[in-house]
Amino acid sequence: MEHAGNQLFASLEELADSRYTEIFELLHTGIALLSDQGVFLYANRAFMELFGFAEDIRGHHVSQLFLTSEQGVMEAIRTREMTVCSSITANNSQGVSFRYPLLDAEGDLLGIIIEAVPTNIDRDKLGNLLSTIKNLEEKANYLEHKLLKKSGMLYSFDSIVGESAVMLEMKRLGRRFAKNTEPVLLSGESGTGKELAAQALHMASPRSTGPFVAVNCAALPHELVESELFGYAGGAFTGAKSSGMKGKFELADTGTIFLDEIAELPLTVQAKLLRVLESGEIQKIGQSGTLHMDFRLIAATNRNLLSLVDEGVFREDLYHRLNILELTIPPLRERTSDIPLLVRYFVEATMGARAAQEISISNEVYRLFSCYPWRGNVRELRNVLTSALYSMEADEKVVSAQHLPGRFFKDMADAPEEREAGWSGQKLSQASAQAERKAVLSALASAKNNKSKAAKLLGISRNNLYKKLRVLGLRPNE
Ligand SMILES: Nc1ncnc2c1ncn2[C@@H]1O[C@H](COP(=O)(O)OP(=O)(O)OP(=O)(O)O)[C@@H](O)[C@H]1O
Repeated sequence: MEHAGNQLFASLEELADSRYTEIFELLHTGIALLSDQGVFLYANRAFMELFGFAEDIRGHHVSQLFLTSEQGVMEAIRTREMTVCSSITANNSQGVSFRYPLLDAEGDLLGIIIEAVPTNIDRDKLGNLLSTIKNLEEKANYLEHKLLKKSGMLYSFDSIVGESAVMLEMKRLGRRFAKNTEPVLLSGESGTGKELAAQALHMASPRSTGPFVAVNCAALPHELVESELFGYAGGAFTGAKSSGMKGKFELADTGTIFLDEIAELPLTVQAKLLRVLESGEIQKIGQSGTLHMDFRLIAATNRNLLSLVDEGVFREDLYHRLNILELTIPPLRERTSDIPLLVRYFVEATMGARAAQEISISNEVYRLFSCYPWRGNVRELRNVLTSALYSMEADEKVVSAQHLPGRFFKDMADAPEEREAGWSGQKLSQASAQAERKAVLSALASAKNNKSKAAKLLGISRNNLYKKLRVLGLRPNE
């Protein structure tokens, strides 16, 4: 269907003006051709009768003639996907219309074909039916999402969201490292997606059919770390299970073990880990023999391991054993071009694909996001968005600054500025703009983004505040 037109006609206008439309006159289904802007080029007799049009409708925009269908046509133009909705004309006739976008061989939009069939169902019933279908679709999306999570689907490099140059380079290097057998050290601030990268490394490796076992070293009490990692033999100590317990390394046999926050391992366990890495053998607590295990280690840290080595809390020999292939996940503030993609991804994950299509994000929010420090990285972005989406009213469709949580503005105002000893190299005008920006953001934070209250706190008029927001690149859209 999509490419049907491009063999015969260079444009829909040409088709509309040709004698081929006579075929449409024979049909009982309403057919209309619209330009890529939503203007009627042609409508057959059935279409005219179905919607009760007496006058020629060519040259009219869809929104002039239909009350509810404009959205569907415009959606098909925007998304280039088929849409279906009930159509109500200005004179109250109705039908169900399918809108097919017609693309040329290069994927450019030629226009839209509407196929309309009459319906005897009354307007309210049809509306209910369509909204039931929409709800069911949303439920199906949600369940699919849950199912994927339950079935333990792991991320791949393709499913990690991010197209910025630094992320593309990270993925390229990751795919190469995945083929290797040496340990990988993932470094990056908290919330950058190190666990996702560890899963992707596993999935891109020849061990992808084996287990992926993740251990958060910071979450394990010191006295339990050793038995969790290496397991114990039956009756090894008081309170131990008589059957003994397999450790995480044993569970990861033929697969990958991911040790998150490796810097938190106690020194005694670090020594044991080094032996395991060098020999590939594990020794369970209370067992004299060793077991050979076939695992690949991926470790992650958000701390500077080298300075921990200097402080004497991380073994230098283990550091060198781990730091053969290092993969760094850049902080979000260094890849702000990924923010719109991540935002769309999280809006969909929160609302479901269908409902997410109706939600848009104001330019002001994007501007704020691009200069926010994102100390909690992608995790923080997800949390800020979730909070904004849940604070919107049911009929609101645009996420604007007023929906952002108060702590967002507070963090923005508190963001440390780069300070140098002596003169900062700033002109007086730059320094005072920075100070003003900070004051304005603090006031907005205290006033929960209420502009009138913030203006009062700053001792300026509301108009003046708007002017300042504009000058500082923070102009709200409302
Ligand atoms: N590129 C991304 N695409 C999609 N989701 C992401 C991305 N990066 C991070 N996330 C999401 O952000 C959250 C934090 O990711 P993850 O746990 O992998 O970070 P981390 O670097 O391991 O954090 P920590 O150091 O605190 O353990 C998760 O919910 C994850 O799904």
